[in-house]
Amino acid sequence: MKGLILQSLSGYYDVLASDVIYRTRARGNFRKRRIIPLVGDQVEFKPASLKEGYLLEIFARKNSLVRPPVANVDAAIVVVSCQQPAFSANLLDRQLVMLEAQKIKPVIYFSKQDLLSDQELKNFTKVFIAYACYPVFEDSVKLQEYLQRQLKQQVLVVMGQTGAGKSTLLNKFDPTWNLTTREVSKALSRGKHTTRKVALMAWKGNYIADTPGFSSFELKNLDSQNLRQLFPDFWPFQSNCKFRGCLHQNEPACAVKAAVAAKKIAASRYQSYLQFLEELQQKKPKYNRRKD
Ligand SMILES: Nc1nc2c(ncn2[C@@H]2O[C@H](COP(=O)(O)OP(=O)(O)OP(=O)(O)O)[C@@H](O)[C@H]2O)c(=O)[nH]1
Ligand SMILES: [Zn+2]
Repeated sequence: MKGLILQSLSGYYDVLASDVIYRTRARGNFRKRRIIPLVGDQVEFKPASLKEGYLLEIFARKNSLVRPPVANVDAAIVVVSCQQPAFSANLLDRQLVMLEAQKIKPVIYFSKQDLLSDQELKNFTKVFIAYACYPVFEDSVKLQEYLQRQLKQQVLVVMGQTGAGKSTLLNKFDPTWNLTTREVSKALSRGKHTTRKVALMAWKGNYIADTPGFSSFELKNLDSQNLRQLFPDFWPFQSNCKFRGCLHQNEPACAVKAAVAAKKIAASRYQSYLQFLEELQQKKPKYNRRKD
């Protein structure tokens, strides 16, 4: 049978096939091939009526995340708190770049606007405008309406900093999920995220995974030459740069820098770009051993 891995828990994989969930285990040959089945994997399996069945094959993945370990992710709700923890453009941009690199559609949700004073909220309009190339929501009902309209049979993850409000948001999606929320101070002071089992929850024709939060985010496996392709707000401009391979760094006649100066690209986005670029340029190149 063919199905979708919905849950992974201590070596067991729960596979959904035609509305029935089958418990399975991975066969030894996966371990030999160093393939670890992931939630979100499309699989072929042999069901068993009394005992658990066996996974036979894992079909090619479109992408896979490490945190959370989920494969074939179509879209991500990036939960960003306006306060507590304080908004960090850098951290948001890191998440967006990583999602772009994996071809996962980001949807941004700004939480905790109720904690902002009128003046602070006014200042935040700049932030919202900076991300106009993405779907941005501050209202959880509108977010749900958008997701229902746009997505069918898709795998979604909810990601964001520790204490950003991921579980609180998901409980609005479906109160019966009853996900535990914690005060931010407690969550942050422990310095670690709570581990939960990895599971996709069915939601209005789609599947959603809650993700443990993080406090820092490293850019991995990215090529400095390709970074500019991961900023969709640069796309309308960068074909006009004088130099074909312009990295928008020190090159003359750079259309992206001009767009930043003309406030068509947010300065904070360009700053993130430059910082990530330098970070990637400073990473030591990896040498692969020749096989001959
Ligand atoms: N005022 C206000 N508080 C919120 C909002 N969303 C979440 N919170 C609070 O923020 C705290 C953290 O929320 P959680 O939903 O547990 O955050 P999380 O992102 O799931 O956190 P981790 O699981 O640790 O990654 C809780 O005390 C929530 O009640 C909001 O929109 N406004
Ligand atoms: Zn340029």
